[in-house]
Amino acid sequence: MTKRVTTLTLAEMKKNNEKITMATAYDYASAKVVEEAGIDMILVGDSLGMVVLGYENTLSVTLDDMIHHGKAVVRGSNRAMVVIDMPFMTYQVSKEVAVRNAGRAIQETGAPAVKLEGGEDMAKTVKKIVKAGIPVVGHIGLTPQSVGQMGGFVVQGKNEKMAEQLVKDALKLEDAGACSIVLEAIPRQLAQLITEKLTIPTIGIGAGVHCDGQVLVYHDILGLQTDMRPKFVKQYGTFFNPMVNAMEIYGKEVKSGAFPSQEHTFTMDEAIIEKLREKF
Ligand SMILES: Nc1nc(=O)c2c([nH]1)NC[C@@H]1CN(c3ccc(C(=O)N[C@@H](CCC(=O)O)C(=O)O)cc3)CN21
Ligand SMILES: CC(C)C(=O)C(=O)O
Ligand SMILES: [Mg+2]
Repeated sequence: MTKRVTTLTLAEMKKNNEKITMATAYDYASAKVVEEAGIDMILVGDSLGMVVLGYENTLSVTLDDMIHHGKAVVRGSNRAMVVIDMPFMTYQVSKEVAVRNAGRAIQETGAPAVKLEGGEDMAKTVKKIVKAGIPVVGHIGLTPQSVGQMGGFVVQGKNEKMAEQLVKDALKLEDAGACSIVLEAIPRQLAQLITEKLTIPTIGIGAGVHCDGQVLVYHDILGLQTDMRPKFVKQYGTFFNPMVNAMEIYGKEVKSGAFPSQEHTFTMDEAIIEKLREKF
């Protein structure tokens, strides 16, 4: 039994300049892959809605969806710290509702931590959830649940005003007790500044090499089917085509009768089957 990664491990890793690895997973099988690879943290991302459920954005994902998939990921993980994304409209309405829903997410999945999108505006909510005993990961920069306001999935924080706000957002989240912050799609220089100013670890996705850790979507790492391929994605495998090929050969073998051959079947005493033939 290896020791679980915890919020303390993350703080330790930042102190020791050891990079934190994180990948998303959405079910038992994908969690096993991430876990076997020794990745430190597994994010049950609400990107689930897009890469697994086929929605156009993440807004349709419900807390019940996250809990259903989160439970499967927890069953498939062992050492990695599992973080559950709070979906759209489960934490924005009030701090009370946010605490209640964060509580459901960890109580019903067995994961230790939640992640939610927003900076300064969400700091008080983060504080309340942390006060209830639940570790919270922040998420600023490109926040996909605000896709309507951002006018698409576009890089954030390029001008002085927006960049300054993002630094403030990060500091407010740290003050509120967040254990880590995801920085998504912001200039690498800004991510470096934020990472230097914070004592808690930053985890980047499209935010450059100076973050304390990195996160990518499971399907992007492996080269599985997705409708989006953000600029920041590096594919470490190209598994979609080989999967289609295997499926195609299976289909052809069934059509031709080449599958199943005897080795993939069961047999019985011929005398019994003869008796049955006579009877019917
Ligand atoms: N497969 C996948 N990977 C992700 O990282 C991801 C998702 N899906 N879905 C949820 C969010 C959405 N994300 C995205 C999606 C697209 C871009 C993207 O394509 N950005 C463009 C710029 C777009 C523009 O300028 O209009 C880019 O060049 O990176 C970025 C982040 C990140 N998340
Ligand atoms: C891309 C990461 C940070 C995320 O929030 C998700 O997968 O939902
Ligand atoms: Mg998300």
